[in-house]
Amino acid sequence: MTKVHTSNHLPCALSKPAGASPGAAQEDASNKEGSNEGKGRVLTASASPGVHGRIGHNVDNGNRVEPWESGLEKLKALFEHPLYNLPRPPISEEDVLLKVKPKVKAVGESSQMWISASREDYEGEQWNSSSSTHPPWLSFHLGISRWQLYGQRDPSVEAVMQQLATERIVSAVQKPGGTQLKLVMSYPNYGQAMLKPMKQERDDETNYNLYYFSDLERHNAEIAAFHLDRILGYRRVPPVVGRLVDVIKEIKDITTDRKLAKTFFTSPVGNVCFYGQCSYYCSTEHAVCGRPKKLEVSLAVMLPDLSLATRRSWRSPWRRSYSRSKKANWETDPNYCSSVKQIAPYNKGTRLVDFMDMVILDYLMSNMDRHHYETFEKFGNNTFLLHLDNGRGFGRHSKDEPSILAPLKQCCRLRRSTWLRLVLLSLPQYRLSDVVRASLSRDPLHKVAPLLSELHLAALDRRLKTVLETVGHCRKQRSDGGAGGEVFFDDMDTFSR
Ligand SMILES: Nc1ncnc2c1ncn2[C@@H]1O[C@H](COP(=O)(O)OP(=O)(O)OP(=O)(O)O)[C@@H](O)[C@H]1O
Ligand SMILES: [Mn+2]
Repeated sequence: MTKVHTSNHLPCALSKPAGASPGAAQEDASNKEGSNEGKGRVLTASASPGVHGRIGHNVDNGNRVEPWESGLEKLKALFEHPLYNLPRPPISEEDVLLKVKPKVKAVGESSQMWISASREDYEGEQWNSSSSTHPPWLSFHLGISRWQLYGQRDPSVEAVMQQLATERIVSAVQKPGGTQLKLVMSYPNYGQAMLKPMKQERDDETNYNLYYFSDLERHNAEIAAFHLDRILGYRRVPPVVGRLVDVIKEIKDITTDRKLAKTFFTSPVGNVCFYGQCSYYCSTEHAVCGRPKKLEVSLAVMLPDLSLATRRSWRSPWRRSYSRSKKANWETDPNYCSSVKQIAPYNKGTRLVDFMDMVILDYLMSNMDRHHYETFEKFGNNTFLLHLDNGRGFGRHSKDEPSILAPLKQCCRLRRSTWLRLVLLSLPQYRLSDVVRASLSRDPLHKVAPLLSELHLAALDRRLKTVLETVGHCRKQRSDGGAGGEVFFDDMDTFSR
């Protein structure tokens, strides 16, 4: 019994409940699906059911273990896999977005000031020179590099999410720009988050007669996209967390935004609603309502202010027409990709394969709204793509949208490391739906209801299969002598870029 408590066995016992369950058949299945590493541990865990908190408690009571609980072990194994811990190029000063510079003016002070790579600085905000005194959002900003928004094991990610989910909100104002209502929330330590409210029931499928550009954004899509992006090994979505906010205490009472404050009202059934000001869907008919005051929202960590880190917005070459009647060139020209490949920045470096990574993310969640993407200007063309604005994903689970995969089909080009991770996620021991379900179970809103229904999770596995088949066709085509060069972009031999 005491042995089970050693750190070696703890992770297993925490997240491998099937092995501890009374059903032998279930235990077998779990072993088959488990990694080699996990197999030995299952027995140890089963020797002492009930010693490890919640899961043990479930087993003791003979309750069925929730599927998301058993997925946590898979998720852990996935993130420990070498494909999620590829060596990175050494990080030089040019590869870091922001850095700390000792404060020059003050004499005898040990405080430091945040400055960007450019000459601007955070308006006089100061922190102690020790990084342990940095608020989590600042540590997160500091960790942004040329290659990714955060490291696989960066503790500031969990810390900043925890903060956004639990700390007091001191201000809420509307974020100007964009088409739908968004708020910028501020926290006592100067942290900020972008809020998107729940506008429809989580399981409402997007109406078939709606065009992609008319769909309402989904707060759970923003949350799920962050988890999915991290599970795909990209780390290009800013951390997003769910929260139940009190629309009176945490928005209306504290907002300094008069225009926003004016739009609050009580609905006929007594719920508190507001609609704000924006170019679409900001009217009484499209109000966002609490129950009666509690509203589900997504909170995305704000990226560094544009004055510190400018971003460049790129129009997607495979942008949709945003018209009911017009078709875009890529929909009619079979050689569209060859022309894109000749144009900067798609003609060099990793831009084309980074774009394909984004296409796969979008196909999996069925996001048709990726009209633009952004990069940090400091890093020029040689950098990752930010996957912002994922609110139009996860609208339909019963239908897949093949046109989202058009770039991959037309170009037949993909990072080898991405391919290998996708294969991994198609295996039972790392099954995409299982790890996404488990990952989402950690979000605070999971206790209200699962953030993605089982139908959406099943769609992920189905779509992953289609992605793998598409790449399979590409490989076959090329091996049959088709033109176009290698399918895989080799990022495994050297450093993972
Ligand atoms: N986490 C973030 N931190 C800072 N800025 C962000 C963040 N997420 C998004 N933005 C910026 O805010 C803008 C609007 O956000 P978003 O695209 O999600 O809203 P939207 O209403 O869907 O806009 P649009 O209708 O133009 O697509 C984005 O173009 C982006 O530049
Ligand atoms: Mn949008």
